[in-house]
Parts: sequence; structure tokens; C-alpha cells
Amino acid sequence: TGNHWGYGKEDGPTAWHKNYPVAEGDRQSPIDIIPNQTSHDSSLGPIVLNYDHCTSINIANNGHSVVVEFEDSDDRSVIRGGPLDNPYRLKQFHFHWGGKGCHGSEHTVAGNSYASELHLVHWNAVKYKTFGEAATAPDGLAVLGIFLETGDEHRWLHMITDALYTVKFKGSVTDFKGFNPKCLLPSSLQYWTYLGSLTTPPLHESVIWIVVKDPIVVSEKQLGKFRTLVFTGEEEDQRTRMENNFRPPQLLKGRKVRSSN
Ligand SMILES: NS(=O)(=O)c1ccc(C(=O)N2CCCN(Cc3ccccc3)CC2)cc1
Ligand SMILES: [Zn+2]
Repeated sequence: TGNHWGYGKEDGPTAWHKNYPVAEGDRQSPIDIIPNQTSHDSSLGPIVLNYDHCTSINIANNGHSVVVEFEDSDDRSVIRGGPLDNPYRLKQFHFHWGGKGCHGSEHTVAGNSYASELHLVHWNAVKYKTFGEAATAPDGLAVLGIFLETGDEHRWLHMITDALYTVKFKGSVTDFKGFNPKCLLPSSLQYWTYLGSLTTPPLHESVIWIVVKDPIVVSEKQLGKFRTLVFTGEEEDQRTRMENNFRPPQLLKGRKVRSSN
């Protein structure tokens, strides 16, 4: 029906262009990042995150991923520096992941995928009045991408995974206050940056991507809890496990990927 989209055979990434022709545009995401083909740019300063007064509101299953939303009515939690000309306000973060033992990141590095990818979504509230308006502007959004690889248990991820049972079904939302996503970042914020798009419909070409080079490590058990979510609503008889909710890499089409030092 209508603009319904998903990650299945019929409604997945290869079909999105039918309802969202920009899927075949010149600045689509994700991409395969080939480190020795990126250009090192010494003018690229460090990424600065001011999340200390961030206010998480809720955690939700939107039928595509699990999303933690933030209060974004002022500049209490922003990202600045690096390739950004303005501070960008934190709006939400969410994850993309694979099936058991499979990989599920969206960006790949020299053809290699990670188990999962965390996206911290920020919007340019200096130039635009609302997130929705920013989401359609070429410099409207800044998304910080963090790779997750499996290994030892992550000491703070349990704060997310312990809440997942409350948002099993599409459309479920529960309170989720006092969570600061700074605890999900690797120690080094060295990054690659390029101009791209949302990786889900409507695929707006409005994202300045900042992909952090170092992954964080989470356990297979923690990742398995994401797979207890379902794409479908509680009222539906079909229970489709939420996994492989990632778009594969798109053509670079001549874009430059810059590397911080
Ligand atoms: N994977 S990702 O590229 O990091 C990514 C980032 C943001 C979203 C997101 O928040 N979306 C999707 C499209 C934008 N719309 C804009 C909007 C429409 C109507 C009223 C308000 C905002 C909101 C929902 C999705 C994916
Ligand atoms: Zn995403």
C-alpha cells in the first residue's frame, strides 16, 4: 500500500526506486569506503560532541529499527567541528544489524561489513526551523556512524538491550530517560566524511556523513537481543524477525571521501 517499504524481497532496497526515484541519485548512502582512496584533509578538525545535558525521551520500534528520540527544542546536545559549519542538534539514534552470525552494517570498509552500525542523527537548527525541513536540505542533517563488531560484552549497551523487550512490536514506544549516547562511542573519533543521503526512504540527499573509523565491541548475546524485535505490529498474525535492516552500498558517482588525520 502507498509508500510502504521494507527490507524483504518485494519491498526491499532494490524496489525502493519505484516510489523514491532519488534512490538512483548522485549522492546516495551508504557507500563502500576504501581507505587508501580517501583524501586526507588536514583542514578537517576534530569532531566535538556536547551531549552532557542531552535528554533522551523514549525508545520506539518504528517497524524498520529501534530508535531513541531526544528533546531537540534547544542546543543542549549538539555535534560540531569536523566538516560542519554549524552545530547540529541530536534528534535520535538507531541501529542497523544483520542476521545471526551475518553482517549488518550499512557502510562497508574496503568491502568488509561490520555486524551492526549505530547512527546518531543530528539536524542543522541554525539554518532550518524543524527536523523535517532540515531532512530535505542538502546541508540539513549530520549523521555520525559508529560500527559495532562482536567480541566482549559492551559495558553500557545493556541499558539499550534491557529495554528492547518493551518495544518488540512495530508502533511500540516506551519512556527512556537519562540515557547519554556518549557511552556508546569508541575512544578515538578519527573519521571519514562525505556528502550522502538518508539510507532509508525517503532517501533525501540531505546528510553530511561522519563515519567513525574505530568500531565499538559488543557481545553476540547483546546483538542477539536486537533480533528479538519484529518488523510487524502486535495485531498482525505474521511475526517477521527484525534483522538485516540495512541498505547495501551505493555508487560513489565521483564523490570524494575525506579522512581526518
Ligand atoms: N539511516 S539514516 O540515514 O541515519 C536515517 C536518518 C533519519 C531518519 C528519519 O528520522 N526519518 C526518515 C526520513 C526523514 N523523516 C523526515 C520527517 C518527515 C516528516 C516529519 C518529520 C520528519 C523522518 C524519519 C531515517 C534514517
Ligand atoms: Zn540509519
